[in-house]
Amino acid sequence: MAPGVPIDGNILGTGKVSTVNTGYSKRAYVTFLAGNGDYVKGVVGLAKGLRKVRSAYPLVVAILPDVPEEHREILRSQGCIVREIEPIYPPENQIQFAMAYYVINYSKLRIWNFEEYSKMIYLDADIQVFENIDHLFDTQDGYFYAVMDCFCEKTWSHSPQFSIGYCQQCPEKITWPAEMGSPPPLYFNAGMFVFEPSRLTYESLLGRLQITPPTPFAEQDFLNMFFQKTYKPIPLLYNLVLAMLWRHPENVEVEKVKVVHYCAAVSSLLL
Ligand SMILES: O=c1ccn([C@@H]2O[C@H](COP(=O)(O)OP(=O)(O)O)[C@@H](O)[C@H]2O)c(=O)[nH]1
Ligand SMILES: OC[C@H]1O[C@H](O[C@@H]2[C@@H](O)[C@H](O)[C@@H](O)[C@H](O)[C@@H]2O)[C@H](O)[C@@H](O)[C@H]1O
Repeated sequence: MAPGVPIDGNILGTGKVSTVNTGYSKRAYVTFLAGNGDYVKGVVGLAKGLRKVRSAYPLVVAILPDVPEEHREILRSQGCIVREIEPIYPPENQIQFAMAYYVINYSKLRIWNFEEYSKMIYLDADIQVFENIDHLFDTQDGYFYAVMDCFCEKTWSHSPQFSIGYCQQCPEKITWPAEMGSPPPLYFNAGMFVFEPSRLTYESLLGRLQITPPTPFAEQDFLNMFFQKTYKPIPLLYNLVLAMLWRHPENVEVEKVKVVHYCAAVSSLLL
């Protein structure tokens, strides 16, 4: 991360550097932080990781009001841009989320309102970046880029996929039975994605949320529904969900992995 890097390097006669916006300042990484627990350590790790791989872009942290001032200070000292957002809750429901705390993850949707940025890369706080991925900012506009998820963890035990042992990571292993209709559309993990903030999209997201019954994977399910038509899968080296190592090792080229997502439920390590 190099805040203040001259945009196009023009040195004016006065010795001042022009900072004509050629896109540099309209791009940023963004993560989400809620509560006063250990996730702040993940965000610090993310900030350090992005600096270590010499990313040219800043890290914005969208924080809920319950993040203590001490944690906000730590993030600022790491060069993060701290932005407080209001929580977003789904409509009243009796749903049982795959993890009870997933209900707060709907607040992630506020990042679509960061319209001072033209392109952002969202990263969960339990993600680490080991190689520079700035080139993803140059992906074609108009699409939603993310890595395909895996349905084999116990967290998916509520799903028809899990019940028949189907996973999009190995569709040839168990073919989707015709009597269950068409196979589920490609489904991404919402811990990392490339998107374009826009007021219009933001308002459309919030409007749609109010009429969409919540589902077990909360905002991840919702985003998959919303972006189904513009979703473009990117290689899993950009978001290696740890479970892939033991669920689909044949799909993992470890030496090529750039981003690791430490979201494994420890129990699944034992299954
Ligand atoms: O108490 C919490 C729960 C979640 N998060 C944020 O929400 C993201 C998604 O939650 P989690 O990583 O637990 O989801 P997973 O990918 O592990 O299912 C985290 O990475 C954090 O960025 C947070 O800040 N505080
Ligand atoms: O609120 C829902 C969350 O859903 C996702 O995590 C899941 C998903 O990856 C499952 O497929 C795994 O089985 C599970 O372990 C893992 O926690 C996102 O990573 C997270 O950012 C957030 O959207």
